[in-house]
Amino acid sequence: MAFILGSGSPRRLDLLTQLGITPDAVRPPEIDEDPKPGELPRSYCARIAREKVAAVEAAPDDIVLCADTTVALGRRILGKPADAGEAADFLYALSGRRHRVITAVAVRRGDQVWERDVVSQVKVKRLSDAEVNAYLATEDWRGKAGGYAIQGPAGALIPWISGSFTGIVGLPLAETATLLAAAGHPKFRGDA
Ligand SMILES: Cc1cn([C@H]2C[C@H](O)[C@@H](COP(=O)(O)OP(=O)(O)OP(=O)(O)O)O2)c(=O)[nH]c1=O
Repeated sequence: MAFILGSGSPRRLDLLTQLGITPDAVRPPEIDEDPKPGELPRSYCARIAREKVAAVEAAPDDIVLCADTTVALGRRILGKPADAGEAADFLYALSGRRHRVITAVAVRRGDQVWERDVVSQVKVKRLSDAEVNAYLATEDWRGKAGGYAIQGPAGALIPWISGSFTGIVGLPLAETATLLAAAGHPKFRGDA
């Protein structure tokens, strides 16, 4: 059995390390991440995690783990900003309100797939222009869903969350451990 992380996200690799797991291979999947017309954030996120895990090449006994993190403002999906202008739009949209961060995790072994999604709530303080500009200047928004990362300087802009901190960062650890146990990962079988 090899354990394969199907993700190019350094956050997910770090979070797995927190569980004491080092993947035998890292294989980021290539899939189309565009939402379908009218698709709601939670079903979108679960679909993308499933598509990612189906796209990773693995031997029948290997365990593959993929995840997707989606920032949802009501029915609106905020993806990764293309540039600083879009990141600014996202930050102003999130300013002074609560939004949801969904992370869906999918684990596959052979033909079997186990999946979970975790929905957290995040409140962003009311942001001044100076705060938005200072945050954009950190460049930490790049490659992050919704245009921020709670584990970086944006932590100063987030007074309240409810749910799973590790889920917001990109991999909810309690649920991930449960899925890996279900798939028979030796670390979580309970007899290790
Ligand atoms: C909201 C939020 C997102 N993120 C990151 C986690 C994910 O890397 C990214 C969401 O994009 P994803 O599409 O979930 O993941 P990815 O493209 O980075 O990696 P891969 O598909 O190969 O697994 O946003 C944070 O790091 N902190 C946060 O607070």
